[in-house]
Amino acid sequence: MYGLIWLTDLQSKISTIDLLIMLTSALCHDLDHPGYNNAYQINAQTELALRYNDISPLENHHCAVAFSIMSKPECNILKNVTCEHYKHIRGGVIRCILATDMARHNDILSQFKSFQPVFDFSNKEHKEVLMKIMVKVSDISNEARPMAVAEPWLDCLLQEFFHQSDSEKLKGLPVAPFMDRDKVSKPSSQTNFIRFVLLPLFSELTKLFPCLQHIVEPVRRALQHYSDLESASQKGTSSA
Ligand SMILES: Nc1nc2c(ncn2[C@@H]2O[C@H](COP(=O)(O)O)[C@@H](O)[C@H]2O)c(=O)[nH]1
Ligand SMILES: [Zn+2]
Repeated sequence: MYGLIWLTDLQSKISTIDLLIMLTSALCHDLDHPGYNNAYQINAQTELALRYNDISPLENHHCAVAFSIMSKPECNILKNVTCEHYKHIRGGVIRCILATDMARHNDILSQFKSFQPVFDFSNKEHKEVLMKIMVKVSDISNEARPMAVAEPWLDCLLQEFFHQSDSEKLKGLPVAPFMDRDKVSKPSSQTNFIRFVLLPLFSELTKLFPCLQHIVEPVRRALQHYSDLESASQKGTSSA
């Protein structure tokens, strides 16, 4: 997020307090993540799903944990702000963290798209959606990093997916195909994610900020790399 703010020169376009909201949201957006997604929380009727009535249980939890940490005197980075600013920051952080629920991805991206090509930084609605988009980009752009940095994190993510789906199978809960070790591989997972989620998101963001084009390059290279691996494994299977 810090890098995105500098690359896009956002500090000249939106207020310092909105930058604080975005940085705090990016930092706190996955606090105390249990490693099982919202579908699992809801299907397994976990304590979090019960507490948040099945509405983005994880993101509500991450946000509640963030404000609970900030309520401790030794962690309260907001202790010197006015009541009015506190309300603004709290509202913004809640909006940005709740926006990281991937179930809302298409809605948020469509809203952002609808503001182009006349995006207006002084329009509150436009600015708030951009802030959500920036936090979302920070959340899911592991593949924008060099392969040597991105791949170990991807391995952790797949481990998390498979751990969840194994546990769902044991408990007789619904299993999402994209998490099922019998249905996905690392290359297929990444080609789908990059093609259908990451590139469409970057494509909209770079319309507003053409200066970000270069950070899409590693994403395209990763897509090529995983597509090649996927084709090679398909050829291997068909010739066997
Ligand atoms: N297959 C991939 N899925 C990814 C990748 N990066 C992110 N994601 C998906 O997004 C969510 C983000 O939510 P979070 O609460 O876990 O941060 C994550 O769970 C994945 O479903 C990726 O590189 N490949
Ligand atoms: Zn999350």
